[in-house]
Amino acid sequence: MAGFKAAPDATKMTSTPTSGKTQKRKRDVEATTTSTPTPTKKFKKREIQSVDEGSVKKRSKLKDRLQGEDSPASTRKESTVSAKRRKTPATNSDDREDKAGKKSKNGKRKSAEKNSGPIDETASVSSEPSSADEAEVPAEEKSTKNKHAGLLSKFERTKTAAATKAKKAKVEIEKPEEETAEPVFAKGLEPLPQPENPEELEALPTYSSLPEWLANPRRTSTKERAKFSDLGIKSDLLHILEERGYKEAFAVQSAVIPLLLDNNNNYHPGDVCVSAATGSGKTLSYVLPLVSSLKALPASRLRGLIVVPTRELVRQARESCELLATRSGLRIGSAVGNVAIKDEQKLLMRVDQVYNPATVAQRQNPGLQGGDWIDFDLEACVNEALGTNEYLPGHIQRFEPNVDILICTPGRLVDHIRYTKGFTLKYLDWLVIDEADRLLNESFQDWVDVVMGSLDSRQAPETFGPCGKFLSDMKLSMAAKPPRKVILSATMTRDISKLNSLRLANPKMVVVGAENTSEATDLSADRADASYDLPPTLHEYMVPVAEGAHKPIYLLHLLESHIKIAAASITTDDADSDTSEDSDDTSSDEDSSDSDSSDDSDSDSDSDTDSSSDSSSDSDEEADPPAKSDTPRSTVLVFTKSSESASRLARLITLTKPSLAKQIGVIVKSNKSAASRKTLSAYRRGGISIIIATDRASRGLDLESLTHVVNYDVPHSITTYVHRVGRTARAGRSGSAWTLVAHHEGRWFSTQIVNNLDGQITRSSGIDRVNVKVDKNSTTFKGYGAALEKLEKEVKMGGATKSKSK
Ligand SMILES: Nc1ncnc2c1ncn2[C@@H]1O[C@H](COP(=O)(O)OP(=O)(O)OP(=O)(O)O)[C@@H](O)[C@H]1O
Repeated sequence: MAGFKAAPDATKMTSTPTSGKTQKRKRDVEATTTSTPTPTKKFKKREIQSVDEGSVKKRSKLKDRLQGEDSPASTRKESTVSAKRRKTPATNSDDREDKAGKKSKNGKRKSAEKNSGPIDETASVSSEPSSADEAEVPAEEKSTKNKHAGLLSKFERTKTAAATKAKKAKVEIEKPEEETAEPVFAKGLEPLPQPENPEELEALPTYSSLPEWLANPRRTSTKERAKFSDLGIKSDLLHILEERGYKEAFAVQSAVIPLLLDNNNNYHPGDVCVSAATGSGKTLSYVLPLVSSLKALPASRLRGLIVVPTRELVRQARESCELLATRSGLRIGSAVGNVAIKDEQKLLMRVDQVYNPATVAQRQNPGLQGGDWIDFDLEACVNEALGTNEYLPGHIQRFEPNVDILICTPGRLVDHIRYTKGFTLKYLDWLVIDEADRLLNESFQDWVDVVMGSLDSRQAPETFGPCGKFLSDMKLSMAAKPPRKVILSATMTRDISKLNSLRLANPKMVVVGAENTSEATDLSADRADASYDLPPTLHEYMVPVAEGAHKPIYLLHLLESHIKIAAASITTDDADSDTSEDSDDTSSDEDSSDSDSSDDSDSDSDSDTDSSSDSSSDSDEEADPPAKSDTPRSTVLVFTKSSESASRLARLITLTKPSLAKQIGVIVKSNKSAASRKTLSAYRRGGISIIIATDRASRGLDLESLTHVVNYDVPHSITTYVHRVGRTARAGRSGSAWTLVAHHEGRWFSTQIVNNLDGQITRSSGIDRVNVKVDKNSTTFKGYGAALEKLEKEVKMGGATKSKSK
């Protein structure tokens, strides 16, 4: 049979008379020859299959032998094997696997044996048929060899298993997470279709949270005019007004003066708040009634107090008061921060001798008790001991303000209330707060609280003299009439909390505005800031600046081409030398201002004539006064954002256009008021026509016949813009306001000022756009470049000099 011949080994194997173990190993060897050396399930299956085939053949052989063909020994052996084999197909798959496992183990052992020696698989197969040789190897040696090979193969297996495991783990780690994370789909959670948002209607409040007097002010048109004589003004004052050239009362004066002149002694006629445009004549509207209502007394008493934010305004208000009080005998005083308080006390206060034997007797009592220390005056004590006091017997010293009207800044007012002996507001009839929004917005040493506290002290029984004390002892209280308060601004606040801090009594609000803007200026809208009127004679222009660095050139172009500033007719060479002199002058002015300031304090009343030291230097500036012509001279006030920018710009213009050098003055925030005073007086005399200033000059400053305002730097708020441009177009005169707008300033300027989105500005016409082209080949441009270099050197030199002097 060919089939049997093809597999002779198997038959040989089964017929070899060896032990069971040897037989098993031989079977394994056979298996390894027919399959891959690695024991796998497939291999096991195949092995089982081949074994089964063998057993079927053997079973048929056994059948044949049972029929008497084979020997009994071989039959017995075959039966043993077949018994084992017979079991195999009957077992379940697990058993089959177990068996296969065992077989594969043996197979592995065999393969390990092969690996341990240089015997390849084919060699082992070829050696198989010589089962006789194998039988010759001692059984013990063989089992030891197998044991070692098994151990080695086990070790090898463990090693490969560990390596595979590590490799698997690595692959698992490297696997991206998204492979495991299944995507989540929102099913049934789609957003529900929504209805379109309803159109938002701006609901107008049906009521106002403002009090009635603020919600419904008294309105007056700017066109309203009245005769001063019809307003109940005394003849002597009418005469002064006429002399001054004031023919008729402006709108604000026509509305406010009658209200304030109603000053009945029996009741409080009510406080007045005034909102009117810049340059509309608000100063006169309160100074006239104030001066008119006060009568000169043998001994002055402080009855009128005017509070303004800056020294320049103190001087201005004082001038107005002095003008109207010329023949009244009223004493006017001022208090500003640049003078030593001691000097000011000497000017403002007087010492009266009052007969008061009780106090004298008390003072002669040597022991000081409790509260006596509070009133203890060391100077008086020393004078008394030295006998230098020139008191009448039984008299004491009493300090009293020696002015009827005091104009002051809030900070210095607080100083006097706190530190000046005898300074009192107990006789106050008028309290005027000009530029009120600014004064209420800033603390100024809590001036409102201090002033209100001082006014409260008026209710003390001592205020009413011996009668007051007597009535107080009888538990009968007396109340002093509160002073009449007048609150004014061109940008009046409607912030009720701020206005309440002034404790207004029965107040009225007077608003002066254009006729057709009553809706725009609707004060019933609950806004802290109302609409602000610009003067109707004001023309506004906007000049876009392509490159911020070239702003000075734009300004020069404006000055020359549009504003038409008359330059002094000096040659360039002269101008150069003049420029340096001028700068020296400026510094010397600044230096000398400290000494000037003491002069100021001595001569507060003659603030215009006090600058005798200035006049010598001014006389140089007046060497080239502008030639008189029929057309009014052009004058300009340029606003910058800081003192430093103002000084630098002034120098830059001087260097670039030396012909303008003598036309320029500077007003900056500084303790040295002499410099700005000098600038203002030079302007008034016609010596200069360009003033470069910070916002210090934006409020209240009344520069006579100023024709132009230039916002070199865009203002930081709407109110600042209103006050700045309001320095021109005053008292019905025409004026122009120019704003240089660089790229980064454009957005705010166009929304808030040009388009007036908040509706806070009320103007009679729009803002015109003026395009200026900078010619880079022009002499001005080249001169500007050279001026910048020169300025840089000057700054470096200045720094070096400063560090040297340190
Ligand atoms: N009745 C009048 N006739 C002519 N000129 C007047 C009259 N009243 C005031 N003036 C002049 O108008 C100018 C502006 O007045 P004033 O300074 O009082 O304005 P203002 O309303 O206080 O301005 P601001 O809000 O800027 O302080 C002054 O030069 C003043 O002399």
